[in-house]
Amino acid sequence: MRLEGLLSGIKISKRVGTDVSEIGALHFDSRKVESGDVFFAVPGTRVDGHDYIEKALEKGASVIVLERMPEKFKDGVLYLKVSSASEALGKMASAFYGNPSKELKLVGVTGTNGKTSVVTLLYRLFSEMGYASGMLSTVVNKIADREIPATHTTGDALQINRLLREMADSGVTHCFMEVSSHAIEQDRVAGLDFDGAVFMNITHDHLDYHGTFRKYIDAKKKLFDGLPKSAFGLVNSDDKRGNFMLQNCKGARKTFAVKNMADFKAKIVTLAYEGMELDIEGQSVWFRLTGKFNAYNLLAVYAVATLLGEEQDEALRTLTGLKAAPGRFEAVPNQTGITAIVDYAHTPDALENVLSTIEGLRKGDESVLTVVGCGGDRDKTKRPEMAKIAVELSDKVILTSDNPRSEDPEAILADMKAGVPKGDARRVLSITDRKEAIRTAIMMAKPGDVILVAGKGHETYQEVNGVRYDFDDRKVLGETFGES
Ligand SMILES: CC(=O)N[C@H]1[C@@H](OP(=O)(O)OP(=O)(O)OC[C@H]2O[C@@H](n3ccc(=O)[nH]c3=O)[C@H](O)[C@@H]2O)O[C@H](CO)[C@@H](O)[C@@H]1O[C@H](C)C(=O)N[C@@H](C)C(=O)N[C@H](CCC(=O)O)C(=O)O
Ligand SMILES: Nc1ncnc2c1ncn2[C@@H]1O[C@H](COP(=O)(O)OP(=O)(O)OP(=O)(O)O)[C@@H](O)[C@H]1O
Ligand SMILES: N[C@H](CCC[C@H](N)C(=O)O)C(=O)O
Ligand SMILES: [Mg+2]
Repeated sequence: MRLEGLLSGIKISKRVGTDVSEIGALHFDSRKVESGDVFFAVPGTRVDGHDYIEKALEKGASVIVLERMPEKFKDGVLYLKVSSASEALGKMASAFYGNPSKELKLVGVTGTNGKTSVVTLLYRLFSEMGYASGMLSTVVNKIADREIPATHTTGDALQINRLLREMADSGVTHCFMEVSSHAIEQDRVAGLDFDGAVFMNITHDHLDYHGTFRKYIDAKKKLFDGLPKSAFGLVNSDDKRGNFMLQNCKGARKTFAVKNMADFKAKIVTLAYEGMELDIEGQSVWFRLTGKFNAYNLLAVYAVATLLGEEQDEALRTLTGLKAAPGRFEAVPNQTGITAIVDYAHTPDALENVLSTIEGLRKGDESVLTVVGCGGDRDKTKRPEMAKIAVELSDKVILTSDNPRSEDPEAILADMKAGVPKGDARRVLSITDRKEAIRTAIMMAKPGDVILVAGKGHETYQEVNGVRYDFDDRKVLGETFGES
């Protein structure tokens, strides 16, 4: 591959060393470099890629893209100084793979909650409508019917572009991708040519990474600031920050809402566990998803289909047949008369939404039992908030482990317990072992009651000290029901 072809649009402030015309691959991890490759020195959260330039050179890198020039230069190597190595990586990764995002319709979805739900619905909708579609999501990546395991909500720039290239080459015409705030901040999406971007909401999460809520909001806004004129920016105008996201958007500015004025409007007519009836632009339609949060998700999907030029009636008709993404308000069938729901709520807002939905579906004196934990090595400040919400909106709560990662599970539980109001402590149990916690909830429940197991949704593992053990809330519930 010719190096010069990858440099258009990259502002190089200093160029030192030997000119290189041909390069091998691009890498931001020195351990993967081979002879003739380009190494990007990216400052990270744990270490600084500049400290690995020597290692990359030992492995044969012939071009180094960096933010600070070294004191010594190696012969035969080209050093390119840029203001942001991660941004250069994003753009050069796109160019390296022949700008695949220009060859298909690409829509990015951001927001604290609802990204997986929306991209999964979009992928399924467009597939059902006859398009070869692709999806990049937390749960799985899809190239038409082929599944590729997902490691992140949004992969790194090289991974994204490699997958988009495979999509374009295999005839995929539409791709729907989740865009996490980490990905925007780290420029993983810097070189992509979006046809549209969607903002769902922004609530408390990831303050460990962004530092302040303001910085978290600004990170999300960058996605809309970078849209080209030909794209659309679609935002939830019921969210306080919805319109702010569009402030500097050069594309078509579009809104959706349940409460406020918007270009796309929906109203909830009836709610049930099995689904809900929505009034969308004067048409009453029954969907297989439930809860107000899903009204936003369905409306966003309908709006995207419309903005991409699809026939509205056909889109609505097809949407009515679709199911939710795995682990999102997923009922676990059983013979006991207990309603068991697994949901990926891992933020205070998501937990509140799911529990309010259950509250709204309550018929009489049935109890709501919530089993919930919080992940280790993630935002600690959401822990007491999540416990408080669980206690406020449930009759009984069992606090348990999620993915402790490198943290002591007891310490995570202690952080959660700090949010339980004193007078409510007797309604709260603490059982560190998640399996035991789920079993206890089933033992405590009587027919008619509702058990919500929150936090892990589709996950099929529990991560403890770097090891992922098999664990699936849905399986544990199903097996325990089978024993009783
Ligand atoms: C906090 C975070 O986002 N970290 C991501 C980041 O790594 P980092 O900044 O910690 O990297 P680092 O370890 O400090 O290293 C800095 C640089 O030195 C390089 N290096 C390092 C060691 C070495 O020997 N040689 C070398 O070249 C690294 O490759 C890197 O380029 O860049 C890496 C490469 O893209 C990511 O894999 C990594 O994701 C970690 C594993 C992670 O857990 N990320 C989570 C928090 C995340 O991204 N989550 C969001 C979803 C959030 C949501 O729910 O919305 C996601 O999109 O998945
Ligand atoms: N539009 C929404 N608004 C608020 N909460 C939602 C919405 N959609 C889903 N939720 C809740 O948030 C949880 C996570 O939803 P989803 O997986 O779609 O979000 P996500 O943004 O992809 O999350 P992640 O950041 O982990 O990728 C769901 O299980 C549900 O409890
Ligand atoms: N994408 C989310 C996943 C959280 C899922 C939850 N089960 C946990 O482990 O905290 C994050 O990186 O914060
Ligand atoms: Mg997701």
